Amino acid sequence: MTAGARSADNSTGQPAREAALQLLKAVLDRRQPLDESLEQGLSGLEGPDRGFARAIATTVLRRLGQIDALLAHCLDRPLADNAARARNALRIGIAELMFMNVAAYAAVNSAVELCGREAGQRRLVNAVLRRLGREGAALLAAQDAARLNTPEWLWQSWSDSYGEATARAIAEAHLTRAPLDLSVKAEPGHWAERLGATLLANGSLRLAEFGQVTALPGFEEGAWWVQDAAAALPVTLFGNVRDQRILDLCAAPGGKTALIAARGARVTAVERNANRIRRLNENLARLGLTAEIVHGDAAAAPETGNGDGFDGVLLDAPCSSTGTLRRHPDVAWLKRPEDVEKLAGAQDRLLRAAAERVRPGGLLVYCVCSLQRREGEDRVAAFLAADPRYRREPITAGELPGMAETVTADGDLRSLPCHLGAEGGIDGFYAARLRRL
Ligand SMILES: C[S@@+](CC[C@H](N)C(=O)[O-])C[C@H]1O[C@@H](n2cnc3c(N)ncnc32)[C@H](O)[C@@H]1O
Repeated sequence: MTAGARSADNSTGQPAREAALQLLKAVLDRRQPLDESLEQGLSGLEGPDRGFARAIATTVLRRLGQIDALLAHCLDRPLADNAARARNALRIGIAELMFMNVAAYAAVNSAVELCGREAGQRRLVNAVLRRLGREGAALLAAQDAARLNTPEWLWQSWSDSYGEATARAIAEAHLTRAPLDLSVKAEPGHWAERLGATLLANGSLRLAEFGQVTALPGFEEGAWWVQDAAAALPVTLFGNVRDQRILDLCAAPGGKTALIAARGARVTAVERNANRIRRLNENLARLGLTAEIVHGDAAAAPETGNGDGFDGVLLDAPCSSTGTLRRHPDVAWLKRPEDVEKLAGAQDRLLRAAAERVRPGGLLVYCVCSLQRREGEDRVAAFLAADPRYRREPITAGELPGMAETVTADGDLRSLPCHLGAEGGIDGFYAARLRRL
């Protein structure tokens, strides 16, 4: 049974619904990322209720545009500003009723309880949800889900960058929960079999259905780590890194550090955020992998011992993360166009600094988990125009077996959530490989 189905046949799970309401408040009212709100938001809940609370919050955020359109359809006038609790209770009720297979009586009654004691608001929540119980299916069928669940500025920027049909395919991919992808230290075939996973062409393992990740075989012994298949690709662009010195900038929580270390390189990993360094250390310790870890600004990264530069530098720059909406639907509602502009400035600064740490003849790989060209193609074009020491080293389709659709005409990597559709999609990533002359 999935976490979302737990309370489908009864009206228990009210603590989980209260927790989901608080999570929505944190994301939509206080603009906190969902991941950062989960630890506090789910504390005090038992295992299945934790899953149910998370499933409700994620479903509301994934379908927010559709849910708010259904709500608007049922209201004569917009809800008052002081009806924030009722609004979120309604969103949760609609999510359960329309998208989570929760029995209608349970979805309606629990939302009425959730909205508070004010009689008028209880009547309103009851009336809206009962009406949607009758008319919701037809209203839903007439909705443009991909468009409604995508903020307008994102829709426009993806249409401008990739064309409208691809923008729609991207938005459609966001409607479905992403599978679980794992990177393995070694023996991918063996672990695919042990886990009942699909082995993707790039060596990542994929599980469509999964429970608690830490309970899966191989977690305790550090055989694998969670990493979207697309996130594993930038490291591949260095080719064989055995015994090379690789500088990994903006490294935590360490998915790429682990991959570089597992492939036999000597890694120096730089990260600015102390809490995230802790996670990086924990992850490497579990995996039995080593790296030199430096706490500090990537723009002031250390040099190699004799100052001759690293064989390779990876810059996984901080970005808007709009390539990860399948896994983090809150990002769609948290990020704004001005964030992208601000991030572009930081990306330029970090790229210039990273370029100083590459030895002549070495490689610089720049990547972001963003669908925005402003953070990807445009940053690399500006860098190459300004630094004559570097040339793009085009990626060939043969280097990324089974993923040729992610290679652009310029020889960059540009994965989209609609790529590898038959296998369950991949995150949106951009990466460019640059050679220092
Ligand atoms: C996209 S995440 C990195 C993901 C990581 N490379 C992985 O594969 O697991 C970006 C990271 O950059 C860090 N960061 C942001 N600005 C930084 C800076 N100026 N110097 C060092 N780290 C920075 C953030 O704290 C965050 O952990």
